[in-house]
Amino acid sequence: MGSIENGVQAQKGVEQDDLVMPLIDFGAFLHGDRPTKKATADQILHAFTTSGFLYLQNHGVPQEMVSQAFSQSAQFFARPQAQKDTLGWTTPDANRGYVTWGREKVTQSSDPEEIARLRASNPDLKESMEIGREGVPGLPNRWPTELDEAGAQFTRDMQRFFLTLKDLHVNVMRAIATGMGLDDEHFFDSYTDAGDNTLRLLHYPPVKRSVWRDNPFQVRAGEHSDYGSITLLFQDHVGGLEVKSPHGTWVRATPIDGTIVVNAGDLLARWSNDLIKSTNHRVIQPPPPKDVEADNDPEALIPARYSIAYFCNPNFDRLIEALPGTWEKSAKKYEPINSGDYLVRRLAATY
Ligand SMILES: O=C(O)CCC(=O)C(=O)O
Ligand SMILES: [Fe+2]
Repeated sequence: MGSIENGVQAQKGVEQDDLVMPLIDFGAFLHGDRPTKKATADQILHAFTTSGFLYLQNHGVPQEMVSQAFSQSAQFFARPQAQKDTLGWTTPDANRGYVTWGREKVTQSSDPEEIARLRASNPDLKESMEIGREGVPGLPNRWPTELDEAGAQFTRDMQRFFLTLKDLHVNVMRAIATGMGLDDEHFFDSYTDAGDNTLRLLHYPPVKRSVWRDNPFQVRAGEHSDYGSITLLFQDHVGGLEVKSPHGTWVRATPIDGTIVVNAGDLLARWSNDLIKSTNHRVIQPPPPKDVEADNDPEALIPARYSIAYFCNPNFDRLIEALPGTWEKSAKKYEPINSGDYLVRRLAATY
């Protein structure tokens, strides 16, 4: 058992204010015998149906690949602004390309006036690069391949990373199927094989401490839930991700080395007739440094933060309606909906 600091136990994940984000050994699902697989899948489903968040270790994504993706991401964002702007994000249907400062305002609101007001008053302090499935007619990725050799390397590495994470999505959905007792572990395979997912590189630039002192509402990413089935999130050591507890308090999802934070999105909640929870989260400044004097210096910089989110979705051409076992004793809460339509509609509201 590890030591406890800020609610984090090295072996256990995070537990605070009745929000439990367990640390789960996914190797036990991937390689275990039948009872071990089932027990692990049950833990995963339990996390998804309570906090909606968990940490996954032994997930099978090689650490070198993750480190390389972070370094490629940092190099990409360090490019001249004009270069990044040539690769700009265009439309919600495409959802590919570079998203500049202040462009996206994630929020729970669907009222355009309110979103416009929020965007103007507390813009998210971030830039991002969105990468979608390759080979979709009319929706090319905005690769930096033509810029230089580093750009070409970026493209190759991100293509490989995308496909590795696609496999992990398939496997996590198999764990969910097993946890739910659906008669076939492969129940979701025909919903995950296309890989209609989005790989998002995120860069939160350094900011002066005074920015938060002068505006307590400032955020790196505003409170929101994710839209799709699940999100696989890699974070660096900086911290700042927070998840809302059942009591409405914010709990830090403190980075744990070698793990991926996995959370359920709105479409999976809907698909499961709300058995699975899509929980609000946000990114603010990291915890203050131990050195209090530095904390008092308004000119002191809060370090940059990098994270990588892989947003997984059911194949865009699939119809999503209440899963077997989630509605028979009550009722279906939602109309069937096409996966792609749902996601484009949600994206259109935030850009
Ligand atoms: O940067 C992070 O840690 C989280 C980002 C996030 O929640 C999102 O982009 O949906
Ligand atoms: Fe998110």
